Amino acid sequence: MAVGVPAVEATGLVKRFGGLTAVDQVDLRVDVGEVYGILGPNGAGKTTFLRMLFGLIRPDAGTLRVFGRTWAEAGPSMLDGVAGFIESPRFYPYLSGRRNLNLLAGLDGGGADSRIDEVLDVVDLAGRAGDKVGGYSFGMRQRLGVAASLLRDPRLLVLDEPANGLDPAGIRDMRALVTRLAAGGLTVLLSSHNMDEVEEICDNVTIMRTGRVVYHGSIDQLRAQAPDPSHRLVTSDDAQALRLAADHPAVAVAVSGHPDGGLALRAQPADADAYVLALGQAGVAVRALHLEIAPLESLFFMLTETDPTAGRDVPAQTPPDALAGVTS
Ligand SMILES: Nc1ncnc2c1ncn2[C@@H]1O[C@H](COP(=O)(O)OP(=O)(O)OP(=O)(O)O)[C@@H](O)[C@H]1O
Repeated sequence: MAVGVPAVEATGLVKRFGGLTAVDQVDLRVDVGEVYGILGPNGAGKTTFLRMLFGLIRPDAGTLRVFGRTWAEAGPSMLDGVAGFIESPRFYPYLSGRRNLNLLAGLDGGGADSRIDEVLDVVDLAGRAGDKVGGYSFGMRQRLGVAASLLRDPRLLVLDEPANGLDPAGIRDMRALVTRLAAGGLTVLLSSHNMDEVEEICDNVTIMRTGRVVYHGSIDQLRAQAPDPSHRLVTSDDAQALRLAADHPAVAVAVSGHPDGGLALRAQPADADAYVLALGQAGVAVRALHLEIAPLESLFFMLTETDPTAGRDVPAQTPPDALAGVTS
């Protein structure tokens, strides 16, 4: 159990926009030194939470502490040691990356100017620092946004969907950057709607749906609670494959809803192996076996898919009983 003052601590946080409760009784704790993910589909309330954290909007109820201090106690100095951006960072496109950082460093003061080379290096933009930002790729602009944040030498870096809109190479670079920064001791709080991203780089996660927390816990706990992987199986004789599944209680096989037919196979890898070998021994050829939904992704959908008939005020869908750490 972590000790000490948390980087971020929210208790019973609420934000309403008219009749809509965008953040509803959210409790969350980010300890110093961790990479923490707020995960949720569109409209879950992630950005609203981060906007409250940056003091851009005020909560209607609850408490939000950053390094132990609330806005009421500390005013804007609550954000001392905090940097980051909401949605996408903005720069002057007709100026170079370096010149943009110069201007920002001038606003920040405190010797930030002397850190420009260092932060450009950290985000892998040293070689392109003299080029106009208008010619940067989206990923380069996101990385320049991180560089601008690092100029402030933060203790907490807050990133809103940092990989959003990036191509696979940009996503890889952004993930590597966050991992490097975290390894250097920086606390990172990021929002995402992508389970893969959160799984890869975060230690702990809060999953939100329509403003409410539906899961709190470590990625390891989440992995342990995820359902069996789901595969699409195509065989030379699906009817026989279905009959043989009855001898393998650890696998669940059903006719798939896939437009090209085939079977849906849900099982742990070792059980799926045993079943596939049995198919071969029975003369049923396996023509294709694809992982359709990774276990964590499947859990994410279970936790966050909205009942289309439900309004926002309906309590969160009850998650599987086995999910420790789940809140509703
Ligand atoms: N300024 C606002 N006025 C009215 N409603 C708002 C405002 N900001 C957010 N909302 C609503 O609050 C809910 C949560 O929005 P928010 O942007 O926090 O979600 P999100 O999880 O960040 O989703 P996304 O990934 O789509 O940005 C949404 O229903 C959104 O329409």
